Parts: sequence; C-alpha cells; structure tokens
Amino acid sequence: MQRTYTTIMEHQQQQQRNKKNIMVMMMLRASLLSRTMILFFVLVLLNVRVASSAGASDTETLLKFKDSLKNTDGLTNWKSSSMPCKGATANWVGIRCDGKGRVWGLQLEEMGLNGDINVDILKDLPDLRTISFMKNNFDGPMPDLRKLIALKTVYLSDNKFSGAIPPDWFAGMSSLKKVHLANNQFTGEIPRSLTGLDKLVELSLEKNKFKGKIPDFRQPAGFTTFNVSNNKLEGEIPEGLRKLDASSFAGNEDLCGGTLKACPSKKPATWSIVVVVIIVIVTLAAIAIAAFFILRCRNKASESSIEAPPPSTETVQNRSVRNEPEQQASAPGSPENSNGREVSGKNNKADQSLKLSFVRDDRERFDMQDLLRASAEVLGSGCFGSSYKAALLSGPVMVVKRYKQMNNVGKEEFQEHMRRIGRLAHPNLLPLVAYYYKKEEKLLISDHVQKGSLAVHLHGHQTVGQPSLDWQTRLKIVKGVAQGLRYLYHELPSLVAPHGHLKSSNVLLNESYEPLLSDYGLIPVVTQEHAHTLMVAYKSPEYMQSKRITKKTDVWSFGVLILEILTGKLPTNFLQHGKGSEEDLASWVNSVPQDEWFSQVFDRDMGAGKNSEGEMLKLLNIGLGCCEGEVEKRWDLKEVVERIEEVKERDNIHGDEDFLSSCASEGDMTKIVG
Ligand SMILES: Nc1ncnc2c1ncn2[C@@H]1O[C@H](COP(=O)(O)OP(=O)(O)OP(=O)(O)O)[C@@H](O)[C@H]1O
Repeated sequence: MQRTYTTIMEHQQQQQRNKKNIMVMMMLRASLLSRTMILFFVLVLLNVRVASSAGASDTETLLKFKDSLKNTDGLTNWKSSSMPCKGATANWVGIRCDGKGRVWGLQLEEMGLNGDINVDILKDLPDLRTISFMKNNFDGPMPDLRKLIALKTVYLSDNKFSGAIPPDWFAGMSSLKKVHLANNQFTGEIPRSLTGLDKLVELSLEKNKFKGKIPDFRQPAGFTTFNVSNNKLEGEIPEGLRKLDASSFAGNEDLCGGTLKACPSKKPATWSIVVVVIIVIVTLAAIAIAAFFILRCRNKASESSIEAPPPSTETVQNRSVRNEPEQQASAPGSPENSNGREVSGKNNKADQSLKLSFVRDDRERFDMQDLLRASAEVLGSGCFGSSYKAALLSGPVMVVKRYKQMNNVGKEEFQEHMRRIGRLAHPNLLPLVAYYYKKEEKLLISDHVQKGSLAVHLHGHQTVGQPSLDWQTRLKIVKGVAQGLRYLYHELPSLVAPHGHLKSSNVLLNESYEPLLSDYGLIPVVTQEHAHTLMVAYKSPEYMQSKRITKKTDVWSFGVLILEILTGKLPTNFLQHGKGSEEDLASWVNSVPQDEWFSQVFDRDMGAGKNSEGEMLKLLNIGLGCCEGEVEKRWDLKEVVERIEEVKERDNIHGDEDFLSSCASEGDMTKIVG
C-alpha cells in the first residue's frame, strides 16, 4: 500500500514536473517568437531608415543644386518637405527616378534657367546617368563634366555656352553615348577627347563656332547621329566620316572631301611655289615694318602709363599755376581729336543720339554730352584701347575706357552681362557705373580712383620722387585684393575665371590705399579670337600648354601680383627677356638661394624691419604657391585667401634693426622699370 501511495505521489510529482516542463517550453517558444518578431521589426525599421536617408541625401543635393541656379521659378515643387522620387515615380519636376527611388536623370529643359551648373554638387547623385539642360540661358564655358564619370547622355543644346572646350574635357567618360551641344557659341577646336569614347553614337555640335579640322572619329559602332554643320571647320573630312551625308557637314565653307566637294590637290605646281615664296618674303618685310612701328608705339604707351605716370593732383595744380595746358584727349566715342571741346561743338546733333546705359540706380545720371563737355585727360593705353579721365562740369570725375575687341556676344547678351556686373558691390571692387554700346567699340564708365593704379605706385612713382609703398600698405593691398577676388568667386560662379584680367594696372588705390579691382568679369564678352593676346588669363601656364582656363587661373595671376608687390619687379620684364610666361617671376624668385631673399628678392623700398621678416616670407611663399604651374597642385582661391588672412601686419618696433634700410644704399634703390 505504502508502495502504491508512494507511486501515486511520485506519479503526481512526475505530472507536476511535466507540466512545469511544458510551461517552460511554451515560455521559451514565446520568447523566441517575440525575439524573432522584434528582430523583424528592427530590420523593417532599419530598411525604412536606409531608404529614407538615401532619399534625403538626393533631396539635399538637388536643393543645393537649385540654389546654385538662377531663374528657378520652374522648380517650385523642389522643396525640402517632399522627396524627389517615390519609387520609380518622380515627385519633382524635371527629375527621372529609378526603381530604387534614386535620381538617375535631370531633364530641366526650356525653363529659362541660368547660373552655375555646379558639377561638384551633382557628383553627390551617385546614380545620375543623364542630364539635359537644353533650351535654357546658361552661358560661360562648358562645365567640366568629368567628375560625373558615369554619365551616358549629355544634352546642353540651345543655350549660350561659349569659349573653347579644352581638348581633354571628355577624357575617361567611357560610358558616354550621346553628346548634344548644338546651337551654342562654342569656339576653338572640337575637343579631341570625344574621339576616344567608344560608345559614342550621337554627336550633335551644329550651329556653333568650332574651327580647325574635324578630329579623326573612328567609333567602332559608327554614328546614328553626327552633325557638325554650320561651324567654321576646315580641311578634309577624316576617313571614318567620309560616308556620312553631306548635310552633316553643311555650312562649313572650308570643309572638303567625303560627300562634299573634292579637296584641292596637295601638289603645288613649281610656278605656284615661286609665287608663294615671293608672297612670304613680301609679307615678312611688311610684318617687320609693322612690328617696328608697333614697338615704337608700345614704348610710348608704356612711358605714359608707367615711367611717366598720370600727373598727381600736385603736378596738375602746379601746371595750372604755371598756366601750362593739360593734355587733352579726343572725346571718347567720337573720332580722335586733340581737343574734346571742339568735338562737342561739331558733333552736337549726332551726340544727342549717343545714349549711356546706367547699370546702378544709386548714381547721378549724366549723358554723353556731359562727357564731351568735360575736360578729358588720357590716363594710358592698355591692351583693349585707351582710358580717359573726364571731370564732369557737375563735379564727379569719371574714367571712360574704350574697348575695341568686345564682340563675343550680341547686343542683348552684352547688356545683360553689363547689368550683371553692375549689380556687384564690394569695397574692393571698382563699380561699373554706365556703359555705351556700339558694335565696333564699347565704352565702360567708372569712377576715377584718386591714387591711380598699383602699377604706377610700384614702378613709376620714384620718377617723380614720391615715397614707395611700405610693407604694411602692401600687405593691406594684398588682403584687399584677396577679399575682392573672394567676392567675385562667390557672385560670378558661372565664370570660369571670375576676374580673368588681374594685374597691377587693374588694381586701383583709393585715398586710403584700399585696393579696388577693375576690368573684372569680362571674359564672356571679349572677342575670343583676340582674348589670348589681350587678357592675362590667357597667358597662364594652363592656357599656354593645353588651351585651358580654370577656376585656378585667377589664383596664378594673383600669385604673380603678390610676387610683383613684394619684389617691386615688373613681371613683363621677365617676359621681355624672352623667358616665356609670366610665371618666370616665380622661377626667378626660386632661382635665388633662400638666404639671399632679403638682400636680393624683397623690394628694399618696403622699409620693413626684422619684426616683419617672418610675415613677409610667409606672403612670398603664398605667392610662390599660387604660381604653381600644374593646375591640379595649385591651391584654390579659398585656400589662398585663408592663408593670406593668417599673415599678420607687424609694426617695425626695432627701428634700429631695420634690415632693409640698414643695407640699402642709394644705388640699391634703383628700380627695374620696363
Ligand atoms: N578708374 C580709374 N581710376 C584711376 N586710374 C585708372 C582708372 N582706370 C584705369 N586707370 C589707369 O589708367 C591707365 C590705363 O588703364 P587701362 O585700363 O586703359 O589699361 P591697362 O590696365 O594698362 O591695360 P588693359 O587694357 O589690359 O586693362 C592704367 O594705369 C590704369 O591703372
């Protein structure tokens, strides 16, 4: 019995244990299930996060891109409150989306857009494969799309892009299938890097100003579209394109071969060789005579702008005391004449039709008649033409500068560009006040700046016995130029070289020696054929070597300017000695052993003391850094400005230790004046 009871007890206990086990098992299963569910939800949440953060980054990138554009009224639904894509469907106008909700295409056509196609922003759209900005108002040079290496199609036709496209602008873009740049104002040669794109099947370059020969295209699959009609191309159609229809090449007078007219025979007859030799001899003689006269004129011009600077207030006053006549200039905009007043009398009627266009509202208006009535004085002749100082009878003293080579764009575009320049306002920029448009020449009118140009102060003032600029003033000038450039880069982002013509005669000094930049932002309007002989940007190493102008071209000019300011030497003197580009001022500095820089390189007239040596060295090294010949290694403007800001103005506390004055003799003061 006892045993049975025990067994029943044991049985009950066993049953209880079993129950417990079942419960534990159930609890374990439940916890496993809930953990799986939690894991599932976490994964779902993570997925949602990943997807939305991808969308958010495209949103931010596109909004940033929108900010870099102008006239964006058509993009009103680009807002931070929505995402550009919902799956494959686009929420925003002009966006193409792939199935994963990412942006793969921008199709912003016929929206009146202009401003900057900022490739650095677009490269943050990793899935971007196609861009179209057709039929807008974009101007300036062709953007550098190489940072969007995966692009398959590029449509930029029907805009106002201009300038030469550097030969390597498409290098490495091996996915490109379609390139449409028609109906713009591109100049220069068709970029050779296009020939290396094996997948290219559509190339549309018609209605531009491309010149030179057509490169040798040999795309393996051939072209479905190839159009270079209505350009200025010349020479024989290359072999790979000879079978294409004549319409692909129409409107290029000097093209021949293929389906066009046959090219002239290459073997000239003996008599024609004789004729050519005679023509060459006659032409060379004519060039030699012309060069002789040009050199003479140049010497005279440089004498007037540098060696004999415009008279200071003092010299003008002296003259009037002695009753000597001031130099009178022909009235701008009218035929050359030695007396401005005479002109105004003769052309009175005609002049009334000469209208000045004012680009700012805050300026007192005057007209051409007022300019003609003013007594004018020639300030000097530059690369573009002459500049005149005109003191208006009503008080203001203006400067009128004539530009002869400014026909890169038509009238409307020119006016638009002038208005754009007129909107700029910065303490280190000489404001444009008004302009006058005529097809053959343009006049740009600005205020006269009291102390004239930095060039005159650096290289000319000793001739009239005026003191030279001291170190503090030179540093202040460099800092002011840096600020002016920074502003230009910010306000004119679509210009590849926002200044483009930075040199010491285009830095003017006001009464407190604050620098004002002049002649800026003109690259888009200067006639391209002449730009390389006229503007500083086109003399940069990158232009000399590969016909490129980049955002760092102004940095190079700034470097030359800094070296000019610190050495007091004329960069063109190095050019005149036949050493090549202006970069040679930097080569010269580098050629002097560093322990001789203070005796050989720095301008002794700066009169700085030992206290400033470190800072002067810092600035000299910044100048040398800006003159780095290889664009990729050269600093960008932002970096240069930051470095310049770090250079401190130190007072000459220890006058006795003045390293410059202690070793400077009178003979050492002789300046290099070219
Ligand atoms: N607004 C101004 N106020 C005072 N001086 C000026 C003004 N504009 C020009 N100058 C000075 O007049 C002279 C002639 O200037 P201009 O701009 O015609 O030629 P440039 O600067 O020597 O060459 P470029 O034509 O290449 O710019 C220069 O010494 C220049 O600094």
